[in-house]
Amino acid sequence: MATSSRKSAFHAMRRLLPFLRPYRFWVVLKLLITVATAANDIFMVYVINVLVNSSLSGNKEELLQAIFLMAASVAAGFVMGFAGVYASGRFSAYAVRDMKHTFSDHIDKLPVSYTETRHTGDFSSRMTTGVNAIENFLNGDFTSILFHIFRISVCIVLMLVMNWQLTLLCMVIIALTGMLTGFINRPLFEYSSKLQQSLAKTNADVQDAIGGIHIVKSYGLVQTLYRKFNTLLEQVLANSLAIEKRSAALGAVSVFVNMAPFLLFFLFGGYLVINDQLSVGALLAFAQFINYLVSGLSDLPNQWSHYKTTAGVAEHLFELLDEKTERTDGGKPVVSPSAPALAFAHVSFSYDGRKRVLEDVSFSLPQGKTVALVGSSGSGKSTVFKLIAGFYEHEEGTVKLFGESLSDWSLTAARTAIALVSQETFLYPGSIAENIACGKDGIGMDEIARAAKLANIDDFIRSLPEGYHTHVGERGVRLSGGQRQRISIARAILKDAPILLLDEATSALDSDSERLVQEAINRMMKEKTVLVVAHRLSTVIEADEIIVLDNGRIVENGTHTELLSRNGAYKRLYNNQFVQQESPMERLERGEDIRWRPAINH
Ligand SMILES: Nc1ncnc2c1ncn2[C@@H]1O[C@H](COP(=O)(O)OP(=O)(O)OP(=O)(O)O)[C@@H](O)[C@H]1O
Repeated sequence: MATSSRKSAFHAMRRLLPFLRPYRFWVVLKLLITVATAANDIFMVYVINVLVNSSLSGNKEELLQAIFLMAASVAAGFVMGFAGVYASGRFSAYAVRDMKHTFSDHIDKLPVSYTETRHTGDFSSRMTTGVNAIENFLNGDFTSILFHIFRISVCIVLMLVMNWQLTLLCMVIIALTGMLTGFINRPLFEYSSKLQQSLAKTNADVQDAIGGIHIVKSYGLVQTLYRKFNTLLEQVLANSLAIEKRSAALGAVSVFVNMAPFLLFFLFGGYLVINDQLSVGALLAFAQFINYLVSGLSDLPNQWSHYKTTAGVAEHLFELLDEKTERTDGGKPVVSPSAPALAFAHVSFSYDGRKRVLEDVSFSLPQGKTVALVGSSGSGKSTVFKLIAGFYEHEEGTVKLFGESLSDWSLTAARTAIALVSQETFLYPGSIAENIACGKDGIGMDEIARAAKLANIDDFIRSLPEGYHTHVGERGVRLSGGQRQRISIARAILKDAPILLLDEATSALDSDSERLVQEAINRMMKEKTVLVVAHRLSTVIEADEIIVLDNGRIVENGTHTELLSRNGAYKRLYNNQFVQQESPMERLERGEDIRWRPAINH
């Protein structure tokens, strides 16, 4: 078990190497400096030894030499300190930058099937906490472990050479005091991990409460949450107090633990000096070696645990790089002008490989026509869109774009042929103009404004103080649902893809906003081939064909009038869903008599 965890920690760390390779000069420099710094520390001890002995014996020449060597050692330590920090700072910053590039590039290429099933927090925590932990490790503990191991080893060898009995005595004392500290420390770890857990819980609760502040306020949940929060705070307080009590005890004990080796050492060492078995300089050098040993041995477990934690974090992070990316094969086939823009033939699909959410679906969408997909919630309408956009691969049957199988298209080419307008409007941090251009190169402001005009949003944008350069997003302008929708419609208009995949909004907008959005959609639909998930009666009535999905199967298809006359699934949907959503104005426009008549009992 232990071997396998060591192996996996080693394996995870090995995966950092490719990121360090381009900066190997700085890595090697840092390693050399680390060893040289440890050697310099030991050299300094030697110099102190000479300094003390020469002062006591009155050897001026040796004393001056020792002072000169000490100054040289201090100067070397100064230069190495600077160069070491600079070197590790440099390679860790560059390696982390490259790592972030690699990860974000890989995340971009991951299939939607992967990202849809993961919490967004998972990606961000891997990219922030994970990468930061690696950066800290590279910047610090990476070489500290080497430093201590090297310095401790040399110290022990020199101590054994100087006086092996005194060395053994020191080792036994250090081992005993180490065990004592560990014994006192252990419960402290437990309390501090409990404290971390309760703190994490309070943070999560606060985040949840703030995230859902509208619901919290409107349902009067404040008092309930307040009580829960208070209980958590009491737990945090209890754990903090327990830690403080232990820390106070540990502080007192640590004075003894730190002094004990020296007391016993000087007792025995002094005896050796009196009996001329050890020089005073050697005694002081010994004391300094013990100091190095104690500080190294107390630091190493921490650094080792940082190493293991970082290895765990790195493992978790690198798992992302092992995930298969979207396919990159296929090209841009030469399309036939007469072929249907889109055709499904006997397509079946399941998300989990067991339950089919589409079953033997076949339909065709001729160029320039509009097909409406209707069906109850969960019937598979959005899944059809996801297959067309190549977010998921269908299991059976064929999907063709302009007569060519989707698998012969590269995903980029297929997605260029499609403009997707979904209910979820995604605006990224940037200006309104950037959001409309949506990464399209070489787009002039006049084209952006033309698309915005068609989308009924130009006037609103111009009324903003910074117009098209207004920033949207976290710290940008707040936009209403309708305004966001119209910006995403402008984006689709500018994209000018031959096929429009439109998921009509179900959420109600106020009537003005609704009219503006609807006008924009109608303009966009003109002269395009449209597959629309329809929620509005006017859309289904005007569609060239309506496809009714039920539990992933096509149960009916035809025009509005044909389907109504069949008295089947569409008729039921029509009565339950579409008619209810219509406003009185729309019903009047359709010529329906909506005057209220008193009920007459015959
Ligand atoms: N990522 C997913 N993983 C697993 N199952 C999914 C996933 N997305 C959708 N489903 C399931 O597939 C079925 C069809 O879902 P889909 O979203 O296509 O329905 P829909 O007709 O668009 O529904 P709505 O009108 O509510 O948007 C549902 O049973 C749904 O639970």
